[in-house]
Amino acid sequence: MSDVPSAIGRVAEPGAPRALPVLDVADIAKTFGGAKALRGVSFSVAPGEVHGLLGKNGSGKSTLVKILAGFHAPDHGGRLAFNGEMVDLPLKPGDFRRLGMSFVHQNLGLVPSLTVLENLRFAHLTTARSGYIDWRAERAAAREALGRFGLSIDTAERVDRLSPVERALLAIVRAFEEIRVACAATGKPGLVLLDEPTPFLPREGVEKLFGLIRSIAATGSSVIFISHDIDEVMTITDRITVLRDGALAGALETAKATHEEVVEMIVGRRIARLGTPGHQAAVAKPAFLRVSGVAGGALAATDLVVGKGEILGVTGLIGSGYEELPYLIFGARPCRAGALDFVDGAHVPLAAMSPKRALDLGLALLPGDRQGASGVDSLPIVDNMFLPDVDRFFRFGLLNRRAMVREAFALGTRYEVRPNDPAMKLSALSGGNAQKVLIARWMNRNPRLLLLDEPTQGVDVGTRVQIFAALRAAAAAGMSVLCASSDAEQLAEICDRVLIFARGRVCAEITGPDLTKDGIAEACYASIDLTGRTAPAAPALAS
Ligand SMILES: Nc1ncnc2c1ncn2[C@@H]1O[C@H](COP(=O)(O)OP(=O)(O)OP(=O)(O)O)[C@@H](O)[C@H]1O
Repeated sequence: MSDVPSAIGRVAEPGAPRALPVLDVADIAKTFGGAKALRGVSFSVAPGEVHGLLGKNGSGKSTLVKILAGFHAPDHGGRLAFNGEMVDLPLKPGDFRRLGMSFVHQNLGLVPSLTVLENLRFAHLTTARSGYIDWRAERAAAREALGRFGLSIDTAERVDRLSPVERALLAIVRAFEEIRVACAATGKPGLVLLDEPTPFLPREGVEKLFGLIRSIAATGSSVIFISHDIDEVMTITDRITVLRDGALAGALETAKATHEEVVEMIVGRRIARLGTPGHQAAVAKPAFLRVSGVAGGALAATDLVVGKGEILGVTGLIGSGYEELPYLIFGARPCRAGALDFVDGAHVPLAAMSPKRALDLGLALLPGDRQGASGVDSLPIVDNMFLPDVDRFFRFGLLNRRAMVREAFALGTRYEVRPNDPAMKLSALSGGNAQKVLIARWMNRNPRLLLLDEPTQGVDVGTRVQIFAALRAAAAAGMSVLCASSDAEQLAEICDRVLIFARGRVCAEITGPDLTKDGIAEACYASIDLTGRTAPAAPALAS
């Protein structure tokens, strides 16, 4: 690369790109009300570079992305150059497309009521000069785009009928396609911004995504990758920029940095990883709940036992059925067969299970789909925290709102919700802080069994440790936990035992010294033999 200074004339920081940057921003600031979300951030992205943008929940990453998308106007004084061209701020809606930027936002930005085809070709269809649409050609183009990335989603399917994984992959393919088309038109590199694209993706989906990212970078276009998964960031990025409290905390060349250095730059202090729990002791815990013959969705007649005070992990490859288990047990999705037997003698056929019954039995469910099924974006934090047990705050027919707010503030302090303002709408919180509110809601009810689906998606590395510690403390006090997750590191850190699923059944059980991130990942892959068939199911679990 030639030694070309940054387009806006700043002195390049050590390790900064020497070729003309694709993106070069300086002094970007943003204030919401009185609160500063960004405080004069500057950084640049080289052509063909995969650039990690990291920081704790609420550090300003999404705000920066939304400024580049023209969604937020920055405060006065910031500068932006794209491929050497100075661009006026604020960007106008749609400017990003002309420049050659595309985005995958945390909420994916798809229109649920439209089809895969309409979502994929949205930009093309809405900007086409002619009023005539050749649907046959559009279908062919959409199939070709999906096929280029090895996907075979039905183009006529409505997006709200796709699985979360398919939705995430569709949004990512759309962003990559937009760049491909824009670059062909301008002859210049483009930029794809991926704002936490991986929480919904199981391991093989992440590997597919990394393949796509590498192929885009190989054409000279650049990628900004935002994630809380440090291992993923270390795997896929060339350089890393870290934000802390809206300001630049530092920049690193990935190949020269260690995991610990990156974490320290994010958090601002050294934090120790949690050790593995006492696996041997945990296996001996007495049974709290026996699940027999649960069948529904991709799950086929599965038996398992959850111990009292046990944290049981369930995982597997895409479509193996483990991800359905929390919803089936909670009565949130229809079951074909199966029953629950509790330690106190209660017997509940799953066909008769409903969320109301589950709550009465002392169960709680934290769904993975934060925006769709878990929280209500338009309601304040306080209401989101106490939606399931608002009755508790009624006295003589009157709602004691002041007590609710007081308790919400105390919970927000315990779970480090930032900003800790119970009156603030959930939608104004960063993604990770919204997840903390929802975790606080269910932990605060002190359930007998807490069912979790990807509990720490979007949660930063420091808070993750706190949530794990809170889960362990609750389990030590007798709460049972069933955690469905594709995050092997998370399972290894918190679980006493992990069940691996394949083709709708339990095919392996991991405990003791094998309960490591690599051990879990290997067991997932070992569940498929070389002919692509899944391994036979393991014998029934002992209680
Ligand atoms: N529309 C808004 N109104 C008020 N405050 C906002 C709004 N959007 C963001 N903020 C605030 O700006 C700060 C930065 O939020 P941002 O979403 O950029 O964080 P983030 O780094 O992307 O976090 P996360 O990792 O949790 O997604 C937070 O304090 C957030 O509450």
